[in-house]
Amino acid sequence: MIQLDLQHAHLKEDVKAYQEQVNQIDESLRMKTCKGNDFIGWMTWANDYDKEEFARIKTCAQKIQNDSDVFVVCGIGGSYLGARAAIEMINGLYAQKKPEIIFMGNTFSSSYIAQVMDYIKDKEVSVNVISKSGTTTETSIAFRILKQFMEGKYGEDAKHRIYATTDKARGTLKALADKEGYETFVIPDDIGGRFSVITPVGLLPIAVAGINIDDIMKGLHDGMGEYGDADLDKNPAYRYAVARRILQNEGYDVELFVNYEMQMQMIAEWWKQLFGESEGKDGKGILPDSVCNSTDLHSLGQFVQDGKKILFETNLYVEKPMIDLTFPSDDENLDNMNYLAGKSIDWVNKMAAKGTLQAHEETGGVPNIIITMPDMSAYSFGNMCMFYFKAIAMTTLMNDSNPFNQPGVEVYKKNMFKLLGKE
Ligand SMILES: O=P(O)(O)OC[C@H]1O[C@H](O)[C@H](O)[C@@H](O)[C@@H]1O
Repeated sequence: MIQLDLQHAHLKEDVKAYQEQVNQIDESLRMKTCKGNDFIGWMTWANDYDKEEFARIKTCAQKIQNDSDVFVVCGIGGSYLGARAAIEMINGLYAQKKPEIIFMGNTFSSSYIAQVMDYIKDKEVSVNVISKSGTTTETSIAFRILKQFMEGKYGEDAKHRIYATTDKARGTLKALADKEGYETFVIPDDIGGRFSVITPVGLLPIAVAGINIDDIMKGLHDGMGEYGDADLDKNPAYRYAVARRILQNEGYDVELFVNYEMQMQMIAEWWKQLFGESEGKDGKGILPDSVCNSTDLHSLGQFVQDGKKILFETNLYVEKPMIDLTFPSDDENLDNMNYLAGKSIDWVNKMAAKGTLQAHEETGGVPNIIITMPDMSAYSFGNMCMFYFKAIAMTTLMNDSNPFNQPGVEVYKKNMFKLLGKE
């Protein structure tokens, strides 16, 4: 279970003063009467998910592991970030597992697309094209190139190496997959893209990466209970949601997601979409930004400490590292580092976090929220999803916005389509 510490946030209002509002919003989520009420399938997904399809994900993952050097996952936004975030967090950044997972369909950069195509050309490849709408342009461009490559390489057999994850009935991708005879997986109608890592969108790539997806579902399921109470004393996700609103009332318009693990950087990217698209609308919302420390203490650290007071930090601490190392002793001690000999490097990391917290809080006057997760396991990933889902739903509804749409994203697309000459 995730722990929340608000002691370093120095809130000027009492979180409990919001209990009545939280009760009402919680009720509206449960009764499905809130704004965006047709997109709250994630709340009970850990019970409701299609067990037959879940078994099929595992079977396909095994086939892909056996017959592929590379698994290309083609998608963007919610159809990309969650899977990558989970795989990197759970497996680490240099997992020597087969197949290697590569992401495409997340850019118009021809340089990137060409590099991937060159890298995979002599390897055994399987492809997972993922799009809820089935019409996303980045994904469609990459997938046409991949499809032609796969057909050239495997002929008729290409269709046994292409997996499509999309809406159950609508969209160009669904029609194409049916026509070509691809194995397909369904993105449920009532779960939006940025909540979809817990559906086949995330689960197939995650399973192909050799991660136990039962553990993810168990963490998610336990999270339903752990973050399911309307009582603010019993629900850390709702306390976090309220604390954000209080901090914004105090004038903090930026939330900096802080972590100390390199393999969590994509979690920050996933969180940015989840929070930014959910809350940034109607002229309201907190801008989500992120740093990975101590790396970024040597860049953005200066601004956080001394710059304009526009931000608060939300630290995501991990109690237990994936692997710990002991710092070695050296007879000559030319680098004067022997004072750390025999110490755990994770302990050094934690002391850096502690010292930073003190510096930012006490000297810099920056409010700090602390979220602690036990480890970087599959179970903890599933559990963390429920924590953040509940938090963003509550905090956005407190702003009287719909947490589950993203109307603002369409504006650039319209302009782009006009420039591209799309009918
Ligand atoms: O899954 P897709 O329909 O291809 O959508 C991929 C992404 O693109 C859109 O523009 C939305 O802003 C995102 O919320 C979505 O996750």
